[in-house]
Amino acid sequence: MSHDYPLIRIRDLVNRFGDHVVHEHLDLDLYPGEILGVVGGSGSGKSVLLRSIVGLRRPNAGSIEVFGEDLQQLSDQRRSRLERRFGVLFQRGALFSSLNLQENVALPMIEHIGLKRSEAEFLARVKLALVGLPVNAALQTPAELSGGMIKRAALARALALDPEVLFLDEPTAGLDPIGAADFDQLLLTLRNALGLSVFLVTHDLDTLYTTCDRVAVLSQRHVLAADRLEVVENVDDPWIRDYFNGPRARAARQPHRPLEES
Ligand SMILES: Nc1ncnc2c1ncn2[C@@H]1O[C@H](COP(=O)(O)OP(=O)(O)OP(=O)(O)O)[C@@H](O)[C@H]1O
Repeated sequence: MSHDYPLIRIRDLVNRFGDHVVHEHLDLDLYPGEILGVVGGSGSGKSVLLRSIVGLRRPNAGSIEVFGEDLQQLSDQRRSRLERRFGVLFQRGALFSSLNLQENVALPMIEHIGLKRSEAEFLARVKLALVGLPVNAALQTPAELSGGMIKRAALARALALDPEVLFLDEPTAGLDPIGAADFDQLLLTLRNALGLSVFLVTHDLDTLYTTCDRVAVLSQRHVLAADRLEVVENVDDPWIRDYFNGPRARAARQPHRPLEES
């Protein structure tokens, strides 16, 4: 995997808010077909990093190369074409509460590729089935659904434009352990079936051990380590030691190996 050219290549990234430097000398790659877990303490800049890559925040310095092109050098039009190859699932506020699920998922297809409403809603129902929602969920609104179903619907919307790279910001936050485990399995299935590459911000150790090919640790304003879990676990750093060798990590490590084939 690491022999391929990265789909996303970040070099010397700087993000700051006033005097508060969030990222400095940050380098990171996302390779085709991998699920990259991004972890770090609260406030270490995981969401700011995600937002910088998907074009919601302009970094203060450094380069973000996406599909071989430097985002900072592109015209707005060219950049938004590239960004259409991304699917993003945000932690909060992913769906419009006044629209039913098929309308929610159809919306990006109508807005971005100009599909007719009937075509878009047909494809939306296909996406909703893809993420494992029952047929009758298409006509329900988010308020009528469980947390796990809402996450799946939000994932269907992130998949609306057939993205090549999926960005997930804490997708299992707020789910019970069974719902979270189901979501992890869905993510693996979709990655394998659709050939997606996934940038996954998570605090969930079970998700990390079940789904991720590599893990990047954000600490001290940069990526401290980015490698396979068994390598990162053994990096000599206080945060990494606490995170990967605490009781929760030990519990998460046990039941999941071996991983599903990729
Ligand atoms: N729009 C903003 N204005 C000012 N400061 C911001 C802004 N967005 C983020 N920050 C700051 O940047 C830092 C990194 O925030 P970020 O949300 O990326 O952290 P995180 O690693 O995702 O944290 P968590 O795990 O708690 O979600 C925090 O100190 C935050 O307060």
